[in-house]
Amino acid sequence: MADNTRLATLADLRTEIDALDDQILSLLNRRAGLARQVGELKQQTGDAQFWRPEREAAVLQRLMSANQGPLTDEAVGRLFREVMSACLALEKPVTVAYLGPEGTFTQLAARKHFGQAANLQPVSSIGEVFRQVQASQADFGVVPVENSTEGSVNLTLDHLLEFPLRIAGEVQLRIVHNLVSRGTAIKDMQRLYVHYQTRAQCRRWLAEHAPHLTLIEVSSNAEAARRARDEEGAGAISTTVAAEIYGLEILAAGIEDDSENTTRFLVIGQQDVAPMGRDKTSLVLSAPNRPGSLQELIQPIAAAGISMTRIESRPARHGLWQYVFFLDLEGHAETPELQPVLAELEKKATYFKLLGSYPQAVF
Ligand SMILES: O=C(O)C(=O)C[C@]1(C(=O)O)C=C[C@@H](O)C=C1
Repeated sequence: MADNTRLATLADLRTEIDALDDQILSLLNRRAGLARQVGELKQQTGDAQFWRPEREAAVLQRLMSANQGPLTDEAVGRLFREVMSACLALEKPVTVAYLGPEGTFTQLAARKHFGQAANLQPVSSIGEVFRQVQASQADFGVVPVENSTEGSVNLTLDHLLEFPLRIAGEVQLRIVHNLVSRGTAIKDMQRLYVHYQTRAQCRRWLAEHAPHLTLIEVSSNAEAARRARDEEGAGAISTTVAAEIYGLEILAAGIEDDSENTTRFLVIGQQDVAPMGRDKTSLVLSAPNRPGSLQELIQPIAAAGISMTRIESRPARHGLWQYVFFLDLEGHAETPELQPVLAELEKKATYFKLLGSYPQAVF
């Protein structure tokens, strides 16, 4: 123990830290041993679901609520996410396909949700993420679904409709955009590579600071960085991680118009997720094509006191002016509150598809 009657020296404090680290190490390994036993038990009982998002969310939520500081709740969340990621790797390593290349926000979201021990696989399109998960080439996939400034990622919605997969989780990520180049100042640039969603999120900044640049749209923020590395007179808007990967300089940081700019990502898989108490349910439905029918169709949701956190329409792709509606509801499909409401929606809708129930993002 450091002596409180005098100011502790650096050496004293470090000795104390070393002693605590020994204890933490021993506890972590005891925990890992138990997780390994859990893995063996699952194997013996033929339970193929090693990754348990509902359990991980419950563990994080409990510890973050119990946290007394000085660590922030988010720091506690991140640390324990890594602990569980390493423990899960002892049971069975998971493979996660994400919208690449390396350095995209989707990669950051996948890491935030699955931790460092997961095996992340970059793929070239949102459709390819869905295909790999369906073909069991990846256990799970991570795709962007909506941005707080720009709205829905329509391709993801269309694939959710098309593929027989389940949503197994959501990840929220603060999106920070940077203007990067291999050293070229903004005034000396001619071209700027930018992803179309990013362009929309930085519209005001671009109009003010870079009106002379020709904007060239590319398929991802990381691809933008790659092009800026390879071409003279070019710049890009990109993530800090991609700037690092491609050896670029950050000329202006945080250029997004909205300082709260956040993207929501979905985890897709083949498994149903059990309830944990703070869940969300996503579904798609169609209403008969007559006035007031949607309002009538979704009326049981409000009547049951269930909160609808999102409604988004997309063309149904068959029939002129026919729409499907994507709904997010609070609660889990297997609970007595939601079950009868979903049954009623399914009965009345001209089309109904449950996309999955999953834990709400914890941090
Ligand atoms: O509780 C389980 O089912 C475990 O496998 C253990 C554990 C953990 O480390 O706490 C590990 C991985 C799962 O995703 C959830 C939790």
